[in-house]
Amino acid sequence: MADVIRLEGICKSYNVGLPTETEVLHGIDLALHEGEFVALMGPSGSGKSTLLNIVGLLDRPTSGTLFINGEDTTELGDAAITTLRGRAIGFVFQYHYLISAFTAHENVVMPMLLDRGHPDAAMERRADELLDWVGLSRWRDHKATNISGGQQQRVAIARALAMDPSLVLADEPTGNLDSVSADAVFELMRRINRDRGTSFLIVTHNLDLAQRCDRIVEVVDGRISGRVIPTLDAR
Ligand SMILES: Nc1ncnc2c1ncn2[C@@H]1O[C@H](COP(=O)(O)OP(=O)(O)OP(=O)(O)O)[C@@H](O)[C@H]1O
Repeated sequence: MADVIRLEGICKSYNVGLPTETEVLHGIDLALHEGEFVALMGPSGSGKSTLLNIVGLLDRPTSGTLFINGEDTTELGDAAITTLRGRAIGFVFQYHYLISAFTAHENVVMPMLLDRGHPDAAMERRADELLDWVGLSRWRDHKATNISGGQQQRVAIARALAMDPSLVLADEPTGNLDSVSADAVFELMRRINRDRGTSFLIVTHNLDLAQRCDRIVEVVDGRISGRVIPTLDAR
């Protein structure tokens, strides 16, 4: 099975004003296969968000190689990185980052509009399909501020799917939600994964949810721990 992402020896250092740089990721090797649904766990400060930002092409590694859908990203310039990020990767964060003055529908249209530069009927239809998919057709024309936290996160998921990415990266997507909404958002991501084959890499502190993923990867002190944490839902 092809890899949607492959990391080889990824290191990341930050310059925090000390005489030497501080390394927070120390040679990460990791592959995610097409269609996998993987949880990324680990203590606070272990490097999970840093790793997710690198995989999502929001930040560059200090050294090492990142392949996205088999393409080596090391030598890509900023414009190519931006295009690849927009087309191959969807993002869901703990906070939904919807544009509050826009409706649910307009928020889902936005990534397609940014990619193509002008509106068209196809993107309007696709946004409607995606809102239907996440069960929010009724809320299509509601402003993003006028729907519940769980619904906002479902709009954010629909928006993440707008460009039909092969991979969705989610950084504590259920962290702000009550347990019922968290469960619904998690199950929605699971259904998208099963029905559309979209791969997911999900940072979570919630072991119950992580155990419903295909696999749990643990980061400790900037390294993959290698510890096998059993899942309930392994296929
Ligand atoms: N921009 C930055 N500049 C300097 N240090 C940073 C920067 N971003 C992260 N770090 C440091 O890198 C380390 C890893 O941070 P990171 O946010 O990746 O951890 P995390 O595992 O996601 O933590 P949490 O679970 O609390 O979100 C921490 O020591 C953090 O202080």
